[in-house]
Amino acid sequence: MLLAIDCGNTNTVFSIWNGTEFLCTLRTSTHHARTADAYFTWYSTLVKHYGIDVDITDVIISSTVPRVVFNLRVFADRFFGCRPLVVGKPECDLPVEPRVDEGTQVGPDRLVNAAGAYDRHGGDLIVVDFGTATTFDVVAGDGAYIGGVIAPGVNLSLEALHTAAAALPHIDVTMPQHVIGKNTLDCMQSGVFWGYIGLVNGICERIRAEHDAPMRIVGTGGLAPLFAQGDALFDVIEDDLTMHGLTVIHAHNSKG
Ligand SMILES: Nc1ncnc2c1ncn2[C@@H]1O[C@H](COP(=O)(O)OP(=O)(O)OP(=O)(O)O)[C@@H](O)[C@H]1O
Ligand SMILES: CC(C)(CO)[C@@H](O)C(=O)NCCC(=O)O
Ligand SMILES: [K+]
Repeated sequence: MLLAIDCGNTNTVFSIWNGTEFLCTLRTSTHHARTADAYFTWYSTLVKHYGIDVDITDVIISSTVPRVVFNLRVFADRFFGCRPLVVGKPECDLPVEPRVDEGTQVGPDRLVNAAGAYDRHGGDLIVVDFGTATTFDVVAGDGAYIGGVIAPGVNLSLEALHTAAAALPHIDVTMPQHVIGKNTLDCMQSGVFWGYIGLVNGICERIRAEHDAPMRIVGTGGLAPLFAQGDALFDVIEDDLTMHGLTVIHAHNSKG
């Protein structure tokens, strides 16, 4: 069985793949100081809680935080006796090479999203991922990651308002009933909610104008369903896209 690890700047997600389906998905906050032993204590407690019969033979890691990779490597080695495949390292082959500026370090999560979305939908795609950042990953007709857009994440924008303006509270994003807010909370929610709807629509429209073929849009990340309530932003929403991409890259590297 494969343990797929997606380490973002805010959260780290572990999923166990038995070759057919994900048996479970575990989420923790990302901390570079977490040791291999701490990962295992957390992991084994939850696996036991869910009563899953697991036999991990392989580990694949995508990490947007370089510092956590060391402890995750030790975790894989010590507890599963395996050398993990780390997306973005030379020994990890991608199904299709990215076409970006020489020397550019593309976030591994974006490469993984591109591989997962291409496997499910074929080429000419825009993947919109609402994580710590809101990213747009453009997938060419042949499946290559060919670039995209990095915008501030929704929760980051809300946090920035709260941090910079003394009278603005900390709030969570929801879909407001109206655009014109009658109180501070509604005004902030409107700015962020309708602001991101405009951002996603505007950027996708411009990407489409720059691309040479019709494109479909795949939404992913925790907040994608919320924003889809406000407008028909996506052709499809997939909450497991990054995890699926990790299984695709693992399978590609296991061939032959
Ligand atoms: N209605 C909601 N309001 C606020 N937050 C939400 C809502 N629905 C989901 N979320 C948040 O979305 C997040 C899940 O998003 P996702 O895993 O895509 O990104 P992340 O973990 O925040 O970012 P990264 O992957 O960069 O670490 C969770 O932190 C969850 O709390
Ligand atoms: C943009 C984020 C933070 C999104 O998780 C991550 O993909 C990243 O750190 N990227 C590095 C730069 C790039 O992707 O071009
Ligand atoms: K993510």
